[in-house]
Amino acid sequence: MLTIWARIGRVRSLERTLSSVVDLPQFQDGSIHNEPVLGYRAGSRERQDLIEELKRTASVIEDVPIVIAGKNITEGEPRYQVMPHDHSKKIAKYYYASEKTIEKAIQASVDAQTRWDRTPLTERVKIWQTAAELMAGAYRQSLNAATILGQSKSVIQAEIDAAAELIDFFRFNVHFLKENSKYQPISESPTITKNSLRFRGIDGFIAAISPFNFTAIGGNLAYTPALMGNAVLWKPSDTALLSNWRIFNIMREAGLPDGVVNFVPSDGPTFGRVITSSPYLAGINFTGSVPTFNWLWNEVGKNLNTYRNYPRLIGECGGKNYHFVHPSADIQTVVSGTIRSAFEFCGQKCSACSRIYIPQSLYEPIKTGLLAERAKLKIGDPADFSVFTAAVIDDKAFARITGYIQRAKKNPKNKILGGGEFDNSKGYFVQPTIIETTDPHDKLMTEEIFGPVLTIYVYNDKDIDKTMDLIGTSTKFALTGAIFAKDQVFLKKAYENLKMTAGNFYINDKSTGSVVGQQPFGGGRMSGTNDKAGGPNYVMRWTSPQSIKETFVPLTDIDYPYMRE
Ligand SMILES: NC(=O)c1ccc[n+]([C@@H]2O[C@H](COP(=O)([O-])OP(=O)(O)OC[C@H]3O[C@@H](n4cnc5c(N)ncnc54)[C@H](O)[C@@H]3O)[C@@H](O)[C@H]2O)c1
Ligand SMILES: N[C@@H](CCC=O)C(=O)O
Repeated sequence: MLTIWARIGRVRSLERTLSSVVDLPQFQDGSIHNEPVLGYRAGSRERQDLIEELKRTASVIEDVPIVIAGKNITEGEPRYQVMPHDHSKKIAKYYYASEKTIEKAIQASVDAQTRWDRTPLTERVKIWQTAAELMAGAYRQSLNAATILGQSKSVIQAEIDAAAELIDFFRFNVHFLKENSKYQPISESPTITKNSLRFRGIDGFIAAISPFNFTAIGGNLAYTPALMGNAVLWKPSDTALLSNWRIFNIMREAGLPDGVVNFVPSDGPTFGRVITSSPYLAGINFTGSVPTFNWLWNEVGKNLNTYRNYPRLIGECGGKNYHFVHPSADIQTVVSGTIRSAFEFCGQKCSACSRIYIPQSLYEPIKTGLLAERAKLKIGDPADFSVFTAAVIDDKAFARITGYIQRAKKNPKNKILGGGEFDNSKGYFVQPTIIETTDPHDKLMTEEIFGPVLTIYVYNDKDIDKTMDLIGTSTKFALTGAIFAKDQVFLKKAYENLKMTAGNFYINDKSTGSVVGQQPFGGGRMSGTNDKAGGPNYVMRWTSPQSIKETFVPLTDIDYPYMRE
């Protein structure tokens, strides 16, 4: 067999005349842990700090400008973020960027990208590590307070989002970047030829478009592409503005140069139109609803011939998440898990359970349990430590959710078992609502409501297979799902039969509460592109890797050896 050198017509006796220019960082450390979730028990330090920070945040209307290349811009009519549970109270004053200003932000990002991409990875990583320490320490309660008051999250829901998950995203993405960069291609004889792979950003800009419901998601959408060498236009949600602004400022303090991430609050469709019309669009990092993502994808399709890169389209969208109960299930596990999944943060987690299939044989005890637990839930001001959940995010959400409840009240196939009341006089309050339906194809069982509404479909025990089929066929979503059973034969069967119905699948556990690094998150079908935020592959979506082959020995022959034999 010919050696590689004979194959390429180069002989080993030739002298090495050049040395490597490739200088990639060698990361050694490999261990990583999740940020602990603090307990907020009476008398604890964190509880006292949070109370003070809540008072401070509630006492001012914070001015939030547009920021492009480090310069503050305030233009047009001011707008206000209000507290959803007390909508007469304003907490932030902000402005919508005009088309021209969005175009300026695009130019600033494109200019910054080349410089930023040349900043050594080791320096970039230090900024992310510094930011994570600031988030875990000095700014933890400022992030939590903005999330509690601005997005109406209870104390624990803010802590798992704006503190723990956000910090985890920053630490784990650095960890995954280091781990992934340990792979280098094979070099058969490295003194003669060396192969390397380096991570580059993508030239152009990335548009990060974030939802209201998770502060951490905003941070991840904007800053993971930045970590990988990209420049970003971050369009936060109007209803998560203050918490997102606080992340932006922490990153500045941690040392992120101006222009790498530009903070661009704007009208959604205006922003969408301007970014998809720019030839420099290199990617969209979106989390939100299916209609918005579909609109963006269509716009990109229309403009495809005008781009310099194929824009990467990452979209994590909605769900119609299920709990499926087998006759062998543990009743208390089903009840507790379902109440938490369906009603924590008013069912406004993309992973929230909103349909449950219960066998006739377990219906009475499960129904009794659900109604008893529902009746105990305290709904009110999220700054009150005894509150389970607060208000839904805004007037549009209130109208959408209560529309489903009102239609259900008029439909004889549906019966309201608990809740069903709502009141928006002070805040956008919708009581946790449990409905029983006899129609597994009712809108309540197939459409994303994104509110505190749980619908029960009771199946005849003998129809279990037929009922399981409904999970994947009655809706276009496939985000999260959970099965509850002790029967191992059923569990194995469901594990296979339900494979395509959820990107995050739970066995004897609720459908919410994924943790970065433990349950990488994302769904299939119309629930999104399933790029698994919080997993090792996510960072790789934001690099355009370059393969480099360096040859240190001159090529002297044009002919191959066999030609001379
Ligand atoms: N799969 C996931 O990981 C995940 C996580 C969180 C939320 N979600 C989903 O997000 C949705 C709730 O969030 P939301 O109400 O903020 O969603 P949304 O689609 O209304 O808004 C998301 C973002 O898109 C912006 N936007 C709206 N129209 C736009 C347009 N034409 N062009 C560009 N941007 C536009 C909004 O201003 C906002 O910043 C739910 O469907 C939920 O399931 C999914
Ligand atoms: N990661 C969260 C959901 C994020 C979407 O809203 C969960 O698993 O509950």
